[in-house]
Amino acid sequence: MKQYVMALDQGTTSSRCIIFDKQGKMKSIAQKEFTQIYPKPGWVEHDPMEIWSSQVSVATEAMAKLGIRAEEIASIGITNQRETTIVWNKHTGQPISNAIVWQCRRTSGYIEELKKNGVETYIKECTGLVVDAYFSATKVKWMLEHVPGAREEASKGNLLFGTVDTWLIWNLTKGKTFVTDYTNASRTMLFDIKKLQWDKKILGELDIPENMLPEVKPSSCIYGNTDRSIFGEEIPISGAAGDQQAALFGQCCFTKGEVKNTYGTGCFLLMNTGDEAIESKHGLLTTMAACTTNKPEYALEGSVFVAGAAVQWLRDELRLIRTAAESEKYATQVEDTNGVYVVPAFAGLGAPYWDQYARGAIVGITRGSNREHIIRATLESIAYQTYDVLKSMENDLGMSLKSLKVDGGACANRFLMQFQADILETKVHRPECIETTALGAAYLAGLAVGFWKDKEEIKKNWSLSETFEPNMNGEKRSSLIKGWQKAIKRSFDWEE
Ligand SMILES: Nc1ncnc2c1ncn2[C@@H]1O[C@H](COP(=O)(O)OP(=O)(O)O)[C@@H](O)[C@H]1O
Ligand SMILES: O=P(O)(O)OC[C@H](O)CO
Repeated sequence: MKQYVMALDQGTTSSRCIIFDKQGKMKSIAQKEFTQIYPKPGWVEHDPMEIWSSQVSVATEAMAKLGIRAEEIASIGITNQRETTIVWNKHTGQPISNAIVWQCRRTSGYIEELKKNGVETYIKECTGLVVDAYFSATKVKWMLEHVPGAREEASKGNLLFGTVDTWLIWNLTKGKTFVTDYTNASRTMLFDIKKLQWDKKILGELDIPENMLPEVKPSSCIYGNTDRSIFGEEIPISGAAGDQQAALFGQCCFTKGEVKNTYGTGCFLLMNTGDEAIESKHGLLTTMAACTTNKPEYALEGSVFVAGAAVQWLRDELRLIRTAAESEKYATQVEDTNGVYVVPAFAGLGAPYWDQYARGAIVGITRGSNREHIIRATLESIAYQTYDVLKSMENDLGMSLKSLKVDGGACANRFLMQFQADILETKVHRPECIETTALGAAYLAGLAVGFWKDKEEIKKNWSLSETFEPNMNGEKRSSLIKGWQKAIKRSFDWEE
């Protein structure tokens, strides 16, 4: 009897493998950080081979820690940093260059061209996305135009493009399976989210050959089996979803109106909107939710580019803290930020502002500003950015949200969660398992092979760890938010 499902969670800064049992309990975890490559200001790359090798090594390690063999694993679910773009040669399996990461701003110029060419409205209606360098489309074009010989190889049909899920599945199956799922496809800016097909007009506009693109399938179905040489036995790969959609699923937000916010490298607020692709009037994205059938499901998303990454910046660049967890200790040593605001617009601003040229700012500094104030202001900026996207969502829907489910690494920070509840004036629910992204991928994989019967069975596994109740005086709250709104404007349109 197979007792486990394995989730491969390929994030922006680390590759993780978590093995879950039927109750959704983590039985084993292994994690490995990998190299972040910054060739120029605003550029971010990963080595696809390191993504692949780190992912296999954590999977093997997690199995060894639990003392299990491949035969005991019912299936594998893949979840991944989205939009990050890999192009490789289908005969040799060699990537033609480093992966261009979702945070990379190098293709901002192409975005200006698309806007000039008057296709912005068409792209938004077709893909649900705001036209931005964040998504894969212009990254593929960049590779075809800048990697020597790439255009010619592509026209001969020798190149494949994939997001990280596709790259991992292709390697796990030794080149037998070239697929992606709806959620990842919906982040490329090449996929028509209503017709569920690659869009020929956008492909033509960007001069991307359609034969480079993978087949698109639901997020829960058997894609193929791992090659025997990898884990000693074949294991079905039966779940795949972008990490934010996987987290929505892992939080059991199965019905229309349910919302979660994931605090990882960035911060991503998603609401399940059921079978309705709601078009935002307030700077949010329409994206696909993980679905278990051919019937599409949608979500509204507020994407904040820098959240936990700002805490890493405090640690690695400013060297104000030694560990991310220490940020909580320092933040609570002062009563407030003494008027300091940090705006972590390191990679421009995502929702709801979509300013490719915004850059980070620290404002309100006086002679009395100290380390604790800056640390606290950095944590608070995560909550303010979430406030901005949540207000946009409420404005789109004409209703106010009563509570928010949270997950991701930075939601371990109790100061941040309390401040979040205070600023939103909303209850914040943190579940027992904050590794919801991996859990969602495991659920998608397990459902496809009958490890779990249905969503009702899965829902019983969700359990609450803590609720943070709003507890801030309204006047103080309004004045803090007003200060944030002033601060963020100072970061706009900085880079020429
Ligand atoms: N206690 C903490 N307080 C604040 N931030 C934290 C804390 N623990 C982790 N983080 C931040 O959370 C992020 C890691 O979360 P994770 O969900 O693993 O992200 P990802 O999947 O994007 O790699 C890092 O950016 C880290 O700085
Ligand atoms: O790696 P994460 O968890 O920060 O997620 C990155 C997002 O998928 C980018 O869209």
